[in-house]
Amino acid sequence: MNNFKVVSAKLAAELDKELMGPKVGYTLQQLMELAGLSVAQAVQHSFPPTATNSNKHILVLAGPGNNGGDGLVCARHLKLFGYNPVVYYPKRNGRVEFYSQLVHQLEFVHVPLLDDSDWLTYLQPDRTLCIVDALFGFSFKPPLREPFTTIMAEVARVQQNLPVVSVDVPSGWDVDQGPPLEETPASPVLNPKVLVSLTVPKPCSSLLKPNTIHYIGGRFVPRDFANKYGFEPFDYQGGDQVLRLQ
Ligand SMILES: NC(=O)C1=CN([C@@H]2O[C@H](COP(=O)(O)OP(=O)(O)OC[C@H]3O[C@@H](n4cnc5c(N)ncnc54)[C@H](O)[C@@H]3O)[C@@H](O)[C@H]2O)[C@H](O)CC1
Ligand SMILES: [K+]
Repeated sequence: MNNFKVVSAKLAAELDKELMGPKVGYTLQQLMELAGLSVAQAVQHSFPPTATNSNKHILVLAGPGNNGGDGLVCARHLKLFGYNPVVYYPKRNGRVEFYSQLVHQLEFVHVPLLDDSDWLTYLQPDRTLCIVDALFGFSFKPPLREPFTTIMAEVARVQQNLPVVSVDVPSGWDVDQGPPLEETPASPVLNPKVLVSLTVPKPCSSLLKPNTIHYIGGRFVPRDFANKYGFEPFDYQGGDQVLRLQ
């Protein structure tokens, strides 16, 4: 049993809304930048940048919403940390300008954006160090739709040999209830090696497999705000953007 508090999907969405409301005034870009930086740090802690690790690729899978945005930011930081990330971002958000800016920034730091067939060639442990699962976070609603059913099935197929690092919520899991009850071709089940919860763990994190590494990141709330949402601040050390919980 975990000894930290969790926050339901509904409360997590409310918390996010308040952080970006008129009283607090964070912008989504600010939160996403810190979230993506946290995930990059969690990857760095989990897969230290040895010569072998840094030569391999990190496959970042970015979904259509803000979880995907966290992935785009994470990829940029990983590159600046000396890793070799590649990004597959199949359903780009064309409505919000800063998503195009995040893509431009990836081009600026020379992170390749993969096409629909290219990305499959990275699903090999001798080529790729880990997969960053930034497909869906706390707004995922089943049933899964294409192209994500196929993408998740491919990831589920290789996950025993190629570790998955999930951002905020393992994609495809119900934020409150956990993984789909039954694994079918329409609902592949991801079992990440590493989960990076953002701001506060969601209830599904209590259903992680016992050997999963669990980090908290997204270090942006003070004690009184945390308490208002029913949790205690985490004991981050110094300037660290992540804290290992399990
Ligand atoms: N305060 C924080 O902790 C922060 C968290 N951030 C990250 O934002 C996500 C939540 O982002 P949101 O845009 O609300 O939703 P998602 O990315 O989870 O997904 C929405 C996206 O997905 C599509 N979709 C939903 N269900 C399906 C489905 N069954 N099949 C296919 N597509 C689906 C939907 O249409 C949308 O396009 C949170 O988890 C954090 O990772 C922020 O970075 C800010 C700070
Ligand atoms: K995810």
